[in-house]
Order: sequence, then C-alpha cells, then structure tokens
Amino acid sequence: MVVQAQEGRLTAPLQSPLRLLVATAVPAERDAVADLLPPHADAVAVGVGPAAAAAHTAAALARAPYDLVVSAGIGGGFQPDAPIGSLVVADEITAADLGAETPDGFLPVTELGFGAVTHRPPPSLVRDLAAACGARTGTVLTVSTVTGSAARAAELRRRHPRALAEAMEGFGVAEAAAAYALPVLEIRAVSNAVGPRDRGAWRIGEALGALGDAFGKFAPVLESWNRHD
Ligand SMILES: O=C(O)c1cccc(C(=O)CC[C@H]2O[C@@H](n3cnc4c(=O)[nH]cnc43)[C@H](O)[C@@H]2O)c1
Repeated sequence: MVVQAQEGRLTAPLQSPLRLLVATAVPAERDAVADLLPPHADAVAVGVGPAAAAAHTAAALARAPYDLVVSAGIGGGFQPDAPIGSLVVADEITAADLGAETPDGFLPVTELGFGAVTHRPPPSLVRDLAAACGARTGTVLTVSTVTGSAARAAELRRRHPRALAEAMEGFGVAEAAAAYALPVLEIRAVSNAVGPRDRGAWRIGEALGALGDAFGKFAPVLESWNRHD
C-alpha cells in the first residue's frame, strides 16, 4: 500500500493502481476494447462458452496478479428492456442452465445441494460504471445454448424476471475470479434480441462499438473505486 506524505504528515493511504483483467470470448471483442482500456489492464480472449472461459481466465490469473476481473462482450438482450446497441452491466451473473430437469420443472444445482449459480459484482462499482457509460443494470444470464425461440426466452424470463441479457461466458469468468478471491464484473453490449433465431438482425459492429465506447469511460470510475466497499 502507498502512503501519501503531505507537509511532513502521513495522510490517508493511497490505493495502488487497480490491475484489471478483461476476459472476452473472441479476439474481435478483445480488439474492440484493447485500445480503450484504463492503465494497468490486460484483455485476453478466453473462448466461447462457460467452460473455456473459466479455464482460460484461470490460466490468465495464474500468470499475473490482478485486482478485478471483467467478463466483456456482445450478448443477447431481452426485449424490450435491453434494446440492440444498448449496454448492460450485470448486478448478478447467473448460470441459467446449470441444474436438473424434473417433472416439476428446472432445479438449479444449488437446490440439489451443489455449488453456486450466481455471482454478485460489487454494487457500488456496478452502479458507478453503469452511470458512466449509460448502461442498464440487471441480471445477465450465462447459457450454454443460445436461445433460439420465443418460448425459451419467455421461460428464462419467467425464471429470472430481472434478466436483461444472456451470453455464454460470464459465469465461467466469475467462477475463475472466485477461485482467486477476486471481484468480478460483466458488461454486455446487445447485438441481438433473445428469442427466435434471426441472424440478419444481428448488429455485431454496432455492439462492438458500444462496448469500446463504454471502456473508454471507465478509467476514472475504476481509479476512484474503494475496493473495500
Ligand atoms: O447462430 C445463432 O443463432 C446465434 C445467435 C446468437 C449468438 C450466436 C453465437 O454463436 C454468438 C456467441 C457469442 O456471442 C455471445 N452472444 C451474443 N449473442 C448471444 C445470445 O443471444 N445468446 C447467448 N450468447 C450470445 C456469447 O457470449 C458468445 O461469446 C449464435
């Protein structure tokens, strides 16, 4: 820890610079944020899906010390709450299909007595980053299968009424961060609506642009974040 000396007195301790690891799924997402990262940040493409994301994020965390991990990329938005081109910062990162089907419906692994299905990012950081970049805040679901029907979208929203977006890596990145006792964030730029498959309606370029713009606004928020909140 750095301690500031002022006129011969010791004043409030200064925090050392925040070391940030940004985990995207693919190189296009990594490249969209790479030039806009705050100081002391690295971006790494960790692969598509929660398993690849967990394994490669953990490998990155083993290579160098970090203070905060961010899962970042494009995602599907639940309509009408998360329109295409908008940003979502997760206040909950939830694995939506980690569990068991039963005659009475889906049971998350936590109800089977195992593990976790939700990670909660630091609330003050979620609030301040979302305000800085104009993002909505809510649950971001992690799925292993991209939703492709209105029925599945409705079922996910029934089970997760606060869900704004779905993607495929957040929970894996969060599990890796938790293994290193590190806080985690997830930010998604909405490239498509969650629902019936319509590849012609994807707006990947627009979403990547929004993601980069968001990271360009994060530095002051991250610098002033009180890590003990
Ligand atoms: O082929 C399709 O119909 C299809 C629809 C949406 C996404 C995909 C992908 O293969 C992209 C996976 C990649 O992008 C993220 N992503 C983007 N949109 C979504 C979505 O609606 N649901 C889940 N993941 C999405 C995801 O995090 C992956 O990195 C294919």
